[in-house]
Formats: sequence, structure tokens, C-alpha cells
Amino acid sequence: MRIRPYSSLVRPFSRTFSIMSSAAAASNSSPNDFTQPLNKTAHAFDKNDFDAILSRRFFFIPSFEIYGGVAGLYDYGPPGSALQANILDVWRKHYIIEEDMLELDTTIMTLSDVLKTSGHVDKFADWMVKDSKTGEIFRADHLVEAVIEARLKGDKEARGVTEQPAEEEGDKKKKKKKVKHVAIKLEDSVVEEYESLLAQIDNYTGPELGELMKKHKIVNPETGNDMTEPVEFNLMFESNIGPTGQVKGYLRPETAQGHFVNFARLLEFNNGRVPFASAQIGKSFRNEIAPRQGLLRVREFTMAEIEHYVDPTDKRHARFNEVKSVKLALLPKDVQQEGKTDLTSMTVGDAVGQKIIDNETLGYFLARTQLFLEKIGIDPTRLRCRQHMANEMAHYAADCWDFEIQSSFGWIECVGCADRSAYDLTVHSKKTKQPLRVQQSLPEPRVVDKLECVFEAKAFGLQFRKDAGMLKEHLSTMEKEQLQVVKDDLEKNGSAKVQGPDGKTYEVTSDLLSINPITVTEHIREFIPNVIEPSFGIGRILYSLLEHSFWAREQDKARGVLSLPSVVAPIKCLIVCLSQDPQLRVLIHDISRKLRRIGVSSRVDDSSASIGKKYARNDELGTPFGCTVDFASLKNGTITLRERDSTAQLIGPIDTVISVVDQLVKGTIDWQGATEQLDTYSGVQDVD
Ligand SMILES: Nc1ncnc2c1ncn2[C@@H]1O[C@H](COP(=O)(O)OP(=O)(O)OP(=O)(O)O)[C@@H](O)[C@H]1O
Repeated sequence: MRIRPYSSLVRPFSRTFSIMSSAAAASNSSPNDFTQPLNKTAHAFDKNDFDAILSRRFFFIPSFEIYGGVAGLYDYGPPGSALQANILDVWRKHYIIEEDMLELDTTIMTLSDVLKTSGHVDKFADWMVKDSKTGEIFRADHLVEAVIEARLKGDKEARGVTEQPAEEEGDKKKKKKKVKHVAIKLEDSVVEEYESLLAQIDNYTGPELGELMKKHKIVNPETGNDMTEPVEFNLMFESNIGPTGQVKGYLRPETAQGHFVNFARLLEFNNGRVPFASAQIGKSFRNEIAPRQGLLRVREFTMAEIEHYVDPTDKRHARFNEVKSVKLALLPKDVQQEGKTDLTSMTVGDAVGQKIIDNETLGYFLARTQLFLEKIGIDPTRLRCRQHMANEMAHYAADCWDFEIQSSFGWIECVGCADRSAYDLTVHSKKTKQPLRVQQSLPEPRVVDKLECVFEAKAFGLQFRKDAGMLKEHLSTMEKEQLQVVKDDLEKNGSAKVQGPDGKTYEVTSDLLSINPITVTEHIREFIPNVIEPSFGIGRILYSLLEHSFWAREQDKARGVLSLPSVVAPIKCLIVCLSQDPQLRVLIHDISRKLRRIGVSSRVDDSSASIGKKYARNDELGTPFGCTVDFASLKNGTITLRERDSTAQLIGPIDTVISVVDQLVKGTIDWQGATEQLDTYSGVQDVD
């Protein structure tokens, strides 16, 4: 809901208004001076106050808190759970319903073969280092980054350069363990080297990180002890399925593989046609090495993932026109390569037109994601789209953009949008020998030049033994361009190196295989679709949203407010009475029942706390509206309606106020609309 300029909220002074004034006085809230603009930035963001509210109001807390907690595991309390459910509800409507996606709910426990084929068993790892004496564990890239950042900060201080707070908070993409800085001036060449190192921090291999740590004398900043060499640590939680221990499984690190293994059925469900998308919301698990950023890096989290299957030769999107004027704050790869973080504001239409974004479908999802994040209340000025640099992307990905949201932790990836090409379907198809392909009838038969593999079956079998079948299948289903390379090598050198679907390299020789041109007439076109994948980390979005919504009232820094939009607010309406009178208590429960009946979640606060405390509690919960019942309600049948951010109050007959709350929550009117509806009720005076 958008709050209109406050001058438009001025109402004529009336008897009803004086009832409100007394309620406001009792509540210790600001008087109804609507002419004063709301100052949400009166106080700088205070992380301690913010954290205290989240904990006090039980948004989320460390799991197993009474046992001391476990890093990277969090439980959501009632408001946190409701906020998450509401974000997911908007997500389902925005994507699954609006885009007619096929929803899935696949298992968390995943067969190891699936994750072996996808590459996760071998490659889903981070580099870990240990303090050589205390054994404290760090993620190698995070440690290097934190130490180098602290040195650069110390250098700036020594040079007397004052950092802009925005720069300080914002340009650190991922703030890691806090490292104290010391004001020491560095040589210009060192500053340059450090800056270029930071710009590429995501791209170093473990051994390279080890070298960097030696070269730049990076030790544990707290103990001063040397660190061990980086070792690879797979982030998946391993398990056994069944009692024999013979079937290995993992808790899934993403929901995506559950989509791919069901592709053939999804395609059939969609009448064999692409494009279409599958979508899934569910938990994923990553055994993060050193989770130190609250909800931003956890070991168990909710993901919402879309896999959009598209013809690789036609990545246009039928609804692209609807979003082409959506503006994105882009941070393209070439800008980053120059070590800069300047954002370009550009429409998605222009970005696709200029090939900054690879294709329409990817652009479509970037625009839709921008709209989704704005809809739930993310501050668009703290949202950017960062393109992956070439060496940051998976080898198979065609283009990849992250939505990064700025919070007190810096810019954090919250949604990844990748064009995964045909990689996943290809590897699963090869491994299982299931045709994960689309067949399209051609309007006219077509004559195509192809390459055919002819194997010396016996010799090939003897040479490659258990891998022979897999390798044959792989060669036979290779794209023509790749096969041509093998053919050329065989003809030129008598041998060719082939990378198998298992990641190993095989050497084939011309006595085992020949590749011959053939001509075939095709009636059907077959292809493996490409996959565009928007992947959302709901916890990261939820946390960022809470930070963006938080502010403190100008007159009292201790009075925090979460300005969550009503579409996601955990509770939409507070119902309170000014006295403990039994008749009033009956009335508030009656109002609660009516709101429940129309699907508006409300919360009755019939505690003995002062009205001001009740309002303040609910401001901290982000409850956008409050209905207050007093003795005039019994006499006149009226109740008052309070708006959280402005504390403005209106009055009207009970059923009208309930209807207004319903419209406000649904977003069909804003507060100005509410003012108009309640204003028109001269009936309030008439009842008197
Ligand atoms: N440990 C985590 N805790 C919370 N959310 C996560 C975590 N890892 C990933 N996510 C979320 O899942 C989304 C998709 O996962 P993806 O594999 O692209 O992340 P990632 O590139 O591994 O993230 P990072 O580089 O921050 O570890 C991310 O955009 C993020 O929102």
C-alpha cells in the first residue's frame, strides 16, 4: 500500500475525531497531525536495535537455542513463519499461477547417482582452511577477502580518506568474518593489487587461494596463527537410504535436479510442447563451512526454483513485450572486469536489444523478478542485477545474472538467474539412456547432412571395458559440431580426446572408430531443450526485506517499526480495546471472527498492557492496521482504524471499517481510499 501525501489525510475536526484524539493520547502515539511528513530516516539503521526486535518478537532464533544453538540452523517463530508463508504465497501467484507453471514437490533425500551425474558429488565444494593451532575453520576465499578488505580500509584511514557509508556497506559484495582494521598506509602498487584481487575473489581455485595466503601473509586475524593449505570440502550432507547402507543418498543442495529427472513426464503433461516451466518450493541443505551471517548463509533453507525449458534455437518469450519497459539496475561483467561497480539503469528491452542480457527469456525472468521483489517490499534502490563474469559461471552456462540485495552485510546474492543451456538434461539422459528430448513434427520433411559413428565393436569394448557402452552412447548423441572436431582429430592425428559425461577424458583412435558423413531425411526435429533457471533463496530475501522495512520513530529511537507491505505482513490487523470491560471484549472477538471470515489474519490483544504498548508491539511485528474498540463502539457502533506508519486514525461503523481493512489488505485501495470511504459516512454522527 502506498501512503499518500499526508496533507490529503486532513479531516475536519469533529466529535468523532476527539474520541480518536483521546485514544491517541492514551496510546502515547503521535497526535493526528497529518500535515507532518513521515521521517523514516530520522535515525541511522541500528543493527542492535533491529536484531533485538527480531529476537524479541520471535521472527527467528538459532535452532536448539536452549542447547546452545548450532551455527547455520535457524527456527522461524510465528511472525517469521507467517512472513515466509506470505512471501511464498505472492511468489506462487506471481510465477506459478500467472505463468501457468507446472508445480512439483520432489523428495529432499536424493539418490547419489542423480547428484553424481549432475556433478554435485565431484564438484559441489568450497575451499576450507584451518587455524594451524586452534583448528578454527574458515572458508578460504572469505578469509582472504575479509583480511584484504580490512587492509584496504586501514590504508584509507591512514590516507585520511573518509568512506561514504553507502560505499562502506554497499560495495562489499559479501561481508565475511569481521576483521579489525589498523590504519597503515600501503604502497600504491599494493593497493592496486589488492583491489584487483578482490574483484576476482570468486574465481580462484584452492591452490591459488593457498598461494595468495602465503604471498600476502594471511593468517587468522584473531590469533595471528598460520592457516593450513586449502582443502576441498563437499557441501552436501551425505546419508544412507535404507538399513543396508548400500543405497547412498544426499540431502539435496538445490531443488533443480528433482525437476530434471521428471522432465519426460513434465513434457508429456505439457502435450510434448516447449516452452514451459516447472516450479518447486522446498528445503535445500548445504553444509556451509563457516556460516556467520545469520539467515544469509545457513545450512538448511527454503528455495523456490523455476526451470523454464526452451528451444535452444529460439529463446524469444511470448510475453516479453509486457515487461520490456521494466527498468533494472545492471552491473554487467565488463564493468566488473574494470574493477568498477557502477550501475546502469536500463530497460530490459534495451538490455536484450543490445545483447547485454543474452536472450529474451532470460530478460523476461529478470524483469519479472524485479517486479516480484518490489511487490513484496524490497527497496528498489538497494537492488541490483550483477552479471557473472565468464570464469565465475559454470562451464555449461550461457549467461547468468544474480539479483543482489544490499543490506548491512553488503550486496548479497538472493536470486540467481542462469541460462543452464542443455547441460542437466543431457547428462541425465546419457546416464539413464532415457530420451529427455523434445520431438517436433516438421511441416515439410527435410534432408540433413549428419555424421555417423561406426565402431569396431570388439576392439572398442576391449579398450574401454565397462565404460565402452557409455562412451559409445556419448559419441553417438554428440552435437554435429563437436563430432566434427573428433572426426578432424582422428583424420589428422589418428586419435582424438573426448570428454565423457562422467567428466573423464578418453582417447579414441581411428582403428576403433570412424566418423562418416551421411544424409538423412527427417520428418521430426529432435532437440534437448535449454533451461533458464531463476533460483530464489527465500531466507535471504526475507532477511533483506526485514532490514529494508525497519525504521525508528523520530520522537523515540526505541520505538521500532517494520513497514512491511500488507501483502506480506505476518498479521494484517490488530484488534484492541481501550478497557478490560467484558462487553468490549465480546466486541473485539466478534470483529476478529468477522475478519477471519473474510480471510484477513488478525490478532486480538486483550492483555492489560496500555494501548500505546499494544500499538508499539504490533509496529514491531509489522502489523499494518489496527482496529480499536472503546465505549463509543458500544454506544455508536463505531470503531477506529489506525495506520501503522503514519499512526493516522479514522473512524467508522464496524462493518464499514472491516470492509475497508479488507480492501486495504487486498491492495484495492490505499489509505487515501480508506479516508474517502470512512469520511463519507456521515452515519457515524447520525448514530450519536
Ligand atoms: N547457504 C545459504 N543460505 C541461504 N541461502 C542460500 C545459501 N546458498 C544459496 N542460497 C540461496 O539460494 C540461491 C541459489 O543458490 P546458488 O547455488 O545460486 O547460490 P550460490 O551461488 O551458491 O550462493 P553463494 O555464492 O552466496 O554461496 C541463492 O541466490 C541464495 O539466495
